[in-house]
Amino acid sequence: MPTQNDFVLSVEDLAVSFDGFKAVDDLTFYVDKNEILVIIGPNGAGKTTVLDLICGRTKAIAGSIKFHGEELTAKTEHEIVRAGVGRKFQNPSIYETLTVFENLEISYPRGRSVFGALFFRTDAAVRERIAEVAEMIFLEDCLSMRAEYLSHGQKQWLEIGMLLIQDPDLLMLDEPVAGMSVGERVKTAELLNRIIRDRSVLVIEHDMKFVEDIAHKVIVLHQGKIISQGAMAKVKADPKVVEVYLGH
Ligand SMILES: Nc1ncnc2c1ncn2[C@@H]1O[C@H](COP(=O)(O)OP(=O)(O)OP(=O)(O)O)[C@@H](O)[C@H]1O
Repeated sequence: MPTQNDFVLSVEDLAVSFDGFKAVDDLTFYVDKNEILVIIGPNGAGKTTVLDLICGRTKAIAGSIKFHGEELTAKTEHEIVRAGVGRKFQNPSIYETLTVFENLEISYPRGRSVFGALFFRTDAAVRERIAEVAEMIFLEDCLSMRAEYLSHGQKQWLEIGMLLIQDPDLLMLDEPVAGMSVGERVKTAELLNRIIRDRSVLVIEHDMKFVEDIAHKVIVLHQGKIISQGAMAKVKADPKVVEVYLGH
């Protein structure tokens, strides 16, 4: 019998308020292994706040967030990253003057020892992992290119690569295709499908065509609460969703 602990992520009864305003209210949802879960909803619905709560940037006032059965709400942001949760923000935070290779190398986890960090060298295992990730993010032919010369979409993929190199079990992406060309969106959908072969992905997105392409499950947030969830086809036809979001 599967239990709640079989989920990669279990969010239960989660709440946070800012100056008395409940930005997230009594929120419960689960993310399965190999699943792409997309959170949609109007501006101010609480989507970004949910990611902030999961990665420890914002502290909950109630509820629990379990990652592989382990409670995250009491952990620091660093501990949550080390536990295996990676998050990409909207604006890429790559090093523009470094090459693609160097950006990936700098993100490679160096172990906990001080010596590991100081005397880190590019050995075969690191190079192999960088090559693997570069291929996954469509940048295998750009390894020696400085990141500033990449297209907007390639920069977004590089940042995803910088998270993948740390091998997170859960990857959270905030509007990954914003500003991308149609071709880049198609490739990003392919990238997410590659990523979830070994992990789970939680995405916030406003581009409904992209959501239809990638989502296994959709959650619709409105005023900090879930108003609808399930397959995109079902959610899209839900009158409540049309009223507060899709009809606008
Ligand atoms: N640190 C904070 N302090 C005070 N209020 C906040 C804070 N973070 C978010 N809020 C408020 O909480 C509500 C939810 O914001 P949030 O950014 O999570 O919405 P969102 O669904 O991500 O919106 P968008 O689609 O515009 O990004 C908003 O009313 C916002 O102003």
